Amino acid sequence: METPIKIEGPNVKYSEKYIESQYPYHSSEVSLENGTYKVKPSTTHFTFRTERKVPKLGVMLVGWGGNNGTTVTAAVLANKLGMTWRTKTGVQNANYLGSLLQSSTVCLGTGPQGDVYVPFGRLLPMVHPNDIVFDGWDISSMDLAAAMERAQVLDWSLQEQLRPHMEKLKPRPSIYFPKFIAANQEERADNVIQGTQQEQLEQVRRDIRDFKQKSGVDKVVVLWTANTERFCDIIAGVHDTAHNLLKAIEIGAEVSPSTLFAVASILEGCAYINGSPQNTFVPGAVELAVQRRVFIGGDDFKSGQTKIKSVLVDFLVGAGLKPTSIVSYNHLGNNDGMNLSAPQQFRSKEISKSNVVDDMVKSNPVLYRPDEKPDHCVVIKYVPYVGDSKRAMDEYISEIMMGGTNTIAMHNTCEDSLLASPLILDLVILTELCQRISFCTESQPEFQGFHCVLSILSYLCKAPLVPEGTPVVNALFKQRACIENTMRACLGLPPQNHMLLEHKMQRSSQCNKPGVTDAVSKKLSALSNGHVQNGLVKLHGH
Ligand SMILES: NC(=O)c1ccc[n+]([C@@H]2O[C@H](COP(=O)([O-])OP(=O)(O)OC[C@H]3O[C@@H](n4cnc5c(N)ncnc54)[C@H](O)[C@@H]3O)[C@@H](O)[C@H]2O)c1
Ligand SMILES: O=P([O-])([O-])O[C@@H]1[C@@H](O)[C@H](O)[C@@H](O)[C@H](O)[C@@H]1O
Repeated sequence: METPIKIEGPNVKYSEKYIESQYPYHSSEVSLENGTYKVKPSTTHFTFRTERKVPKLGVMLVGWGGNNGTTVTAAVLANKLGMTWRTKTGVQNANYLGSLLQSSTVCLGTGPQGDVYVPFGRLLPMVHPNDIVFDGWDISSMDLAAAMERAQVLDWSLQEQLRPHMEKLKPRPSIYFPKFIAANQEERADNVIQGTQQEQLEQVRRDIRDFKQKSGVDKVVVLWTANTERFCDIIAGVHDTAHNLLKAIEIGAEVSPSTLFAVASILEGCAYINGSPQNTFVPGAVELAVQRRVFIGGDDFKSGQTKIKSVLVDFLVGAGLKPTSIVSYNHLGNNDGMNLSAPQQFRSKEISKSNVVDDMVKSNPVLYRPDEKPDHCVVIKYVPYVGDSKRAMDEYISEIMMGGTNTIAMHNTCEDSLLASPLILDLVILTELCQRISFCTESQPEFQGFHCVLSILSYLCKAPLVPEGTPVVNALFKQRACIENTMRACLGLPPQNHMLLEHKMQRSSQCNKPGVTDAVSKKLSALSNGHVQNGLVKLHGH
């Protein structure tokens, strides 16, 4: 049984329906006046409300029969049913490793035994992945047991246990426009909705309603984990406004399948997340989401090579070392890799993988001139033999002091789908949580929700979708801190600042306790390089 968490004090109130918190949000406004930076700190008093009732969540995956779709579905079933299976190294238990919410922790504070850490997902009432109900679409008619076998991701002994459950799951026919994905995908496409774009849109909307009605879920989140599409040319009068986009769909002007799914989801009031790099969220789709108050998020799961990049470059630049060349090569042999072997689909991925260092480079004008950035090369090759086991090889060259250079080379092998699947769970669970959070301020007393472009999801995405005119943050630990501190704010807790001032005071706070005088020598232990050094510490020269 998990230990309940209850925040004490005047900043948080628990009612039957809400957790309500008072949160002073501190920020600073900077202006350059006569060659001087003027910094003006300010505080905005927020009231946060989080609905405590966790809904039954349905998740509809576009591309359900793919490596990610089958793997995430299988993983949830295996966890829910408590499956174990034999491998050549022993017995394996189902788990959610790689999920921020299920398998990472946050520090609540300090107790008698030191810092107290709890699973991230325990901070606020959230959907548990075991309770998610899956459905979805695929252009391949293969049932999920056969598709799981085709994916070649999970151990055979686990697949055998899962088959009776997975074979009952059949992807709904989907929207398929061959020109948007690689021609090598055509042979899979035997499960396609017929009719005009408008008719296909309406069918997807019926599918969502049908799933909701038959499954009894309280709400649905739709997530694209289908193949990477080529970028869609943004045409004025077609993709630029919500009205024009809906008209364009009606008359059959070029709209991508992923955008059609986004429009269908938004019109059904369902949040829509893009796990691939294409520009699904054309301006008209964003405007429609804002008009309908529906969350959208993406783009492109940040699962492995790019995730490491958003840590390593942040470390280098933050340490005052200057990355000057970044080469990211990888090869993989799954169907994603085959689709990406086509130039237009690769280009979508190259863009999302290449922009991930921009914010970190721009953060350090000591290292880089305004127009300067590291060489950055992205290569992806399709090598069938390696299957889902993606090989990533990276080389980072940085300038260091006095003309020196530092070269970091790394090799990273992983089953790509086992890195992406936990992110799919985090994306849909975090999105659903954000749907239950509202807030107001003294100047805006009417409660409101987050902006429909859910930028808090950026930790999970290579190319974060953010509200127009707002900053794009790729540095991984800034992104993580944003999620943690937002949840802490919902509990009336201050942001994590890692200052540990209580342990850096010359006069230990214990000396202020009754009966302990300055003259008293206290036996204090100190850690030096991790070794406890016991010794008498003379206070004030005695
Ligand atoms: N680590 C990762 O696996 C990772 C990381 C980041 C992004 N991605 C992206 O996630 C997506 C899925 O990756 P994957 O490894 O599962 O790929 P996959 O090729 O195994 O699965 C994609 C599935 O989508 C189906 N599909 C294609 N077009 C469709 C359409 N219009 N409607 C419905 N289904 C359609 C295909 O039949 C296939 O079953 C890709 O775009 C990939 O680039 C994957
Ligand atoms: O690991 P990561 O860089 O975040 O993301 C992966 C890329 O490295 C890989 O090239 C691509 O095929 C996968 O779809 C995924 O995008």
